[in-house]
Amino acid sequence: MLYERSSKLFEEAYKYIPGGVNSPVRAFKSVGGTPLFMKNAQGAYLTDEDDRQYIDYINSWGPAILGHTHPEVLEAIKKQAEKGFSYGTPTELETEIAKFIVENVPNIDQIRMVSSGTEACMSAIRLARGFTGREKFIKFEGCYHGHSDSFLIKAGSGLATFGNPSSPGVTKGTAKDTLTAEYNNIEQVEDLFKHNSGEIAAVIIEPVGGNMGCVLPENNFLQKLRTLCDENGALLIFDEVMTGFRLAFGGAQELYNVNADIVTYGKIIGGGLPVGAFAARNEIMDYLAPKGAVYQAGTLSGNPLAMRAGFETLKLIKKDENFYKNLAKTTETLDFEIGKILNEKGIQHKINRKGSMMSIFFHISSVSNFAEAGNANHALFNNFFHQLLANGIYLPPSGYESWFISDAIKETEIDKTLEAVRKFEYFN
Ligand SMILES: Cc1ncc(COP(=O)(O)O)c(CN[C@@H](CN)CCC(=O)O)c1O
Repeated sequence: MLYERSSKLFEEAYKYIPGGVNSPVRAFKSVGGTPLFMKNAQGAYLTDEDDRQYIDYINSWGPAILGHTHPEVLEAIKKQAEKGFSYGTPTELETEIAKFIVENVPNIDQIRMVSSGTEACMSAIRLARGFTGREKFIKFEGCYHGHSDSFLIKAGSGLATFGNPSSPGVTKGTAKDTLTAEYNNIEQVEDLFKHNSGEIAAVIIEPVGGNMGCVLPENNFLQKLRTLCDENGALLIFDEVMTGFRLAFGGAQELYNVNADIVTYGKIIGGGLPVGAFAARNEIMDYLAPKGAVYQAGTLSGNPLAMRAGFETLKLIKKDENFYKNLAKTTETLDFEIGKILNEKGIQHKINRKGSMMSIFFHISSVSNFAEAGNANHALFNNFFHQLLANGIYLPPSGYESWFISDAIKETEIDKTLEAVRKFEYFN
């Protein structure tokens, strides 16, 4: 039976871990079926507990941009581990990686390390509130900034009303300070600023959406947000947890030539170990404890092992002047070739792509926001997911997730992926 050992392990896990997983998306609820338990990850490949190999298009949701277990990163982590795991004191290594990032990313002077993207984004909101003295902020439907209360809000009915909690346990008091707008809808953002004049601390956005599937900013949307924030005294926060060091070394700020006021990071800057970060110019970061009054802290923030994994990953990327060109080329090839096969099969679809991020939406001609992503045929995506999985191709288990292409995906892996797509049997 396919996935036999994973099925047994899932049953066991279910007894001790809520839903059998430590993060919901891994449970395959969106695509159905039993989540696969992996036991090894090397380069472009995952190996499951039934010793089946998969070409990995998740790459731990972004961190493994070099491919899994890069030998030089592995060696560096081993050496670092011999010096201890965590000191709870400042270390020179933290300054080295902070300096390296500050020198390579536009428009930031200081960076604070944390242990997850959620921590980075929630701290960025607190910092923006502390800096502006305002309480409300705008987020966009379909953008995910981690699971802190103020982000788990869905749009209220009508723009002027407040958001509603999208999860039990989030209070109405929290929800009233989170305003939501539709991605790519600048008029709604203008309205929110008009209805909440002088009260909005920040606008936070995924500069390229990755949590509603891959959705791109259109018609200079990011530049227009920059202008609106300047006109209204609000800070623009780019959540680059996914896009940071993925779309370009300077992230979406560099790629779209739009400067945010605060930028958040995660995933790649930890190289697979737990790291998040947020960064800004001195004027803003000086508000942060212990220099300023905005409190934020973390036991394992700047942890030497995680810093070493992230630093080595970033240096390896930086050293390869063709890194992003090659990644984008691989992704473009997958886009065009998969698109050709789906067209030959007569399957209407839209592939959104930027750099090494892409998503396939079925039975729809364009996807520019969360509602349109929801109108795609997700049952067909789920069918596509499972048929590819059975043929050794591991896609993100949801039509609302971006694929993450790694540098370990080469011609062989592209050919195997296209072979699996050719075998896809589509029933109308
Ligand atoms: C743009 C963006 N901002 C913040 C976060 C939260 O980061 P974490 O707290 O999961 O490290 C994320 C986390 N991304 C999801 C994948 N869509 C992580 C996977 C999961 O939740 O298990 C993100 O994509």
